[in-house]
Amino acid sequence: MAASTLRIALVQMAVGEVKTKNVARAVQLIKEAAGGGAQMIVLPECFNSPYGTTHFPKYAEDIPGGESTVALRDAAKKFGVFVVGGSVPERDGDKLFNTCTVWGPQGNMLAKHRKIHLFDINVPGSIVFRESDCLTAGNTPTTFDLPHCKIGLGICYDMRFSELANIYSKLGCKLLLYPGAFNMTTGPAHWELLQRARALDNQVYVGTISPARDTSSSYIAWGHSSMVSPWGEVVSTCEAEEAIVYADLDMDYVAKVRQMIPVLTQKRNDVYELTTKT
Ligand SMILES: NC(=O)CC(=O)C(=O)O
Repeated sequence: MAASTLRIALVQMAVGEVKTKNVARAVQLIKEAAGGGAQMIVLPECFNSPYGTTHFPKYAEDIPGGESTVALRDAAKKFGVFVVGGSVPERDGDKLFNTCTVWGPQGNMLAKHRKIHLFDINVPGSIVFRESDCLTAGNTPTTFDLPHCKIGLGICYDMRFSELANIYSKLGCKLLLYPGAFNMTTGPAHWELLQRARALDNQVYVGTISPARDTSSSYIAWGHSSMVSPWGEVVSTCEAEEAIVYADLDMDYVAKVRQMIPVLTQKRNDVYELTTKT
């Protein structure tokens, strides 16, 4: 494989009620994906806990130090891969966050992203959800570097905010990752559309990573973990059940798309400008 190519695995894992089983399953799937040649393995949002405000306090842990992130650290080191740990509910003092950690092959923590945009929605007759009832929002965009490229992180609802993706592209990211758990209302309507929009606007690869669908759960995840190219095409995907989605990302292709349609260098910063505050 060329040095500019990154083999990534998006792990759409089944998440149940028992935290230790969820963590063990994540480690098993990391092992399987590493065996499939993946250099970076990404887990879904809330991989150690069912998704829901009643569950978050019960499953929350300190980061680092809690059992879930220790397991990710050890798995990254044991299998010699980069691990993007979807998210877990994080406890910090009396606050809870929805947090993603990233681990390098030496077991070093490369990044920690706290979900910036909390999922507070009301679609009458379909779904009401208020993460802010129990979670606190993060305030910081998060990037980390692989030998292949810079990567920007968002969690689920963060994908709806184009400004965050624009900032990542401005910072030089060529891949954006969104562990996420859309549902049976917003999933079919918006999941792929948003992912392709973020990819096309910023001429980056965009990966989404969902838990597998569990129809017995109070919050039913849409699934369909996918990778979209900088041209806006879905290059790898799956349906709703547990799956590992592999994709070989070609960083030369990112440069090629940006050269053919150079929107990133044609921005009119004399007319408008995007800035970060943290
Ligand atoms: N669960 C989320 O954070 C977001 C989501 O389901 C949606 O935006 O739709």
